[in-house]
Amino acid sequence: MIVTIDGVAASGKSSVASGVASALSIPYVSSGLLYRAATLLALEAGTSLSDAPALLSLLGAAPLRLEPLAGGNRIYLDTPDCPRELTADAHTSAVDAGVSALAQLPQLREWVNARLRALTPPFVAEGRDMGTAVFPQARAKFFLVASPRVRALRRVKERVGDVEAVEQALIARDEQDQLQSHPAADAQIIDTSDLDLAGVIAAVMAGVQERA
Ligand SMILES: Nc1ncnc2c1ncn2[C@@H]1O[C@H](COP(=O)(O)OP(=O)(O)OP(=O)(O)O)[C@@H](O)[C@H]1O
Ligand SMILES: Nc1ccn([C@H]2C[C@H](O)[C@@H](COP(=O)(O)O)O2)c(=O)n1
Repeated sequence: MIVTIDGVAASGKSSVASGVASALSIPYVSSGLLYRAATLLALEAGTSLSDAPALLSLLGAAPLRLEPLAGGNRIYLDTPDCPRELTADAHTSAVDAGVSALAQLPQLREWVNARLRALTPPFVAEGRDMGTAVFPQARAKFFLVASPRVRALRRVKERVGDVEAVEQALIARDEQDQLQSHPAADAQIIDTSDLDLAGVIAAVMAGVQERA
């Protein structure tokens, strides 16, 4: 079984996917974390975020390991002499600002998608295009939305920042990501603006049960 949870930036995908995965006792996979880790390594190496051959060469030499833990995905760079967890560094405003450029490259999307399709079900997969491009065969598909202001207010609770600036950054990222961020025809769209996290998880679980 594969459940997909897609949605716009900071709509609650990771938190909801984690809750649903825990309720189903299966792992969840954050596709965004792979894009973020690739962006982080590129920024640190000074590699252009629009140079696909250089990026693939960089990633080909990087022993990345994604741990799809139900409580929260973690990603590691298993360099023999200096293993390192990248998860926190992959969730900074610098990576936020650059990741959409990298994610627009078809070769990088295929690099991510190949890693995702190599996983063995059951799992919950969250991102932008899990229910459309990556796992169109998924049994249950969901697409989360929320107003930019609500998303910004939630984001500044976890990362200090100015709500106005965060809201504008989210709107900009939505526009940059829109090519791959649209609900599958058979996805249930959930507006989380007026729902707490438990309420969204319950709505997804109800949808999963309906499709069981
Ligand atoms: N329905 C909700 N009510 C209140 N807070 C929420 C809700 N959903 C998520 N949050 C909180 O909003 C913040 C962003 O959620 P989360 O990181 O899961 O979003 P995301 O879509 O995965 O973000 P990104 O696109 O940046 O990966 C987190 O602090 C999370 O706990
Ligand atoms: N399936 C995906 C997942 C993510 N992206 C891009 C778009 C986002 O700006 C960025 C980070 O994702 P997030 O951690 O915010 O969910 O990666 C994508 O294009 N496709």
